[in-house]
Amino acid sequence: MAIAVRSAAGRHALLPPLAPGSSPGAFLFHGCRVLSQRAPGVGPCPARARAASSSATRGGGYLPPLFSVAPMMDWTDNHYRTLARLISKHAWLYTEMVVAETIVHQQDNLDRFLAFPAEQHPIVLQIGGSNLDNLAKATELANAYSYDEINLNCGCPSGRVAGHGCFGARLMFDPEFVGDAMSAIAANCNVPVSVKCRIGVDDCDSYEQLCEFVDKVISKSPTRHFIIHARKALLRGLSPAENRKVPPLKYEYYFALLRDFPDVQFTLNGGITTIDQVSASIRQGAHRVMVGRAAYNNPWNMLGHVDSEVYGMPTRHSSRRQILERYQIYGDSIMGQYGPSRPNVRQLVKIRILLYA
Ligand SMILES: Cc1cc2nc3c(=O)[nH]c(=O)nc-3n(C[C@H](O)[C@H](O)[C@H](O)COP(=O)(O)O)c2cc1C
Repeated sequence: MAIAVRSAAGRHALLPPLAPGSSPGAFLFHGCRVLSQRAPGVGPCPARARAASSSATRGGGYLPPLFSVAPMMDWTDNHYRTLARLISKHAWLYTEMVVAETIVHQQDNLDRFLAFPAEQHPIVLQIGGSNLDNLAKATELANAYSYDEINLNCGCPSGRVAGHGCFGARLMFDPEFVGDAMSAIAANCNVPVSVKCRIGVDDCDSYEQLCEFVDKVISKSPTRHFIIHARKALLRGLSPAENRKVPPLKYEYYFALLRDFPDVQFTLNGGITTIDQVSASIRQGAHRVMVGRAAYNNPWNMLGHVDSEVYGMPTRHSSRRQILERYQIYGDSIMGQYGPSRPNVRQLVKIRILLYA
């Protein structure tokens, strides 16, 4: 029997039945016991209890996407997003991170970094940076491109970003700054703003510290949406790729946040590899889900089911061949647009191969 779930858009999404023996209170996901709204084991956050009354009116009514494709450097570029949109009409697409300084210093060349075909809506721009003036200016410049949300990267552990660059995951050490940054970003755009972060960084990894981070950001800015990559980041000794598989996933932090910040929207990210796992996580209480690698490596099997399974919309009607034919029209139209080999055939074809992975 299928279960009807009311989505944020007010529609009913049909989800597969619960696995035998599972209950709505808890389920096994990648071997981790995922805790639902009551989140036993993660006690209520004291900082949150203090702030609860003051934040009760901050709702704002914005409902972020039920399903989104994660920002991924060198992967979720215009080409991939075009292909993704041909497969799913409703998934939200996040751009690769664009560094604020790049936007500010490339003011005469912004289309190369920020332009996208209108069909890619709903689309979110992810910005990276740690300089308030540049974040503000970059947002102001990006605002002209009509993204649907602006997101700040507080989760990237790469040495280039969190080390030399001093931003990405490192920003989680300084919630005060992130609050100011989000305030500056929000003041320079007319769309909702969000933060993508880890559940912690290095030894700063308790649930209380995560709550303090969220609490500080919402108290200093209009941010009401956090994407929670449910692993902590280790800034020393692990590569970015290892940082996506070595630290254990702790989904219980996500569910505890849902409990402790009812007026804030949280998206769950990390380790979801199939459409069934997307459905299961929503059925078990996740409000919103973001998928990265699986949406890139296997777009047909992941994105091809999102519209029906998550949004309750009619099943896709296009075949892979038809999607490729439409992608070819896009490829022909864009080839060489930014110079003799920008983009080139190799970059365009790389994405096509994914359809048959
Ligand atoms: C190649 C690659 C590049 C990534 N680049 C970014 C990025 O630019 N910004 C960001 O916030 N996360 C980035 N991530 C992390 C993803 O957004 C996501 O949080 C992570 O892959 C976990 O989700 P998954 O298990 O569904 O893949 C990247 C991940 C990969 C694999």
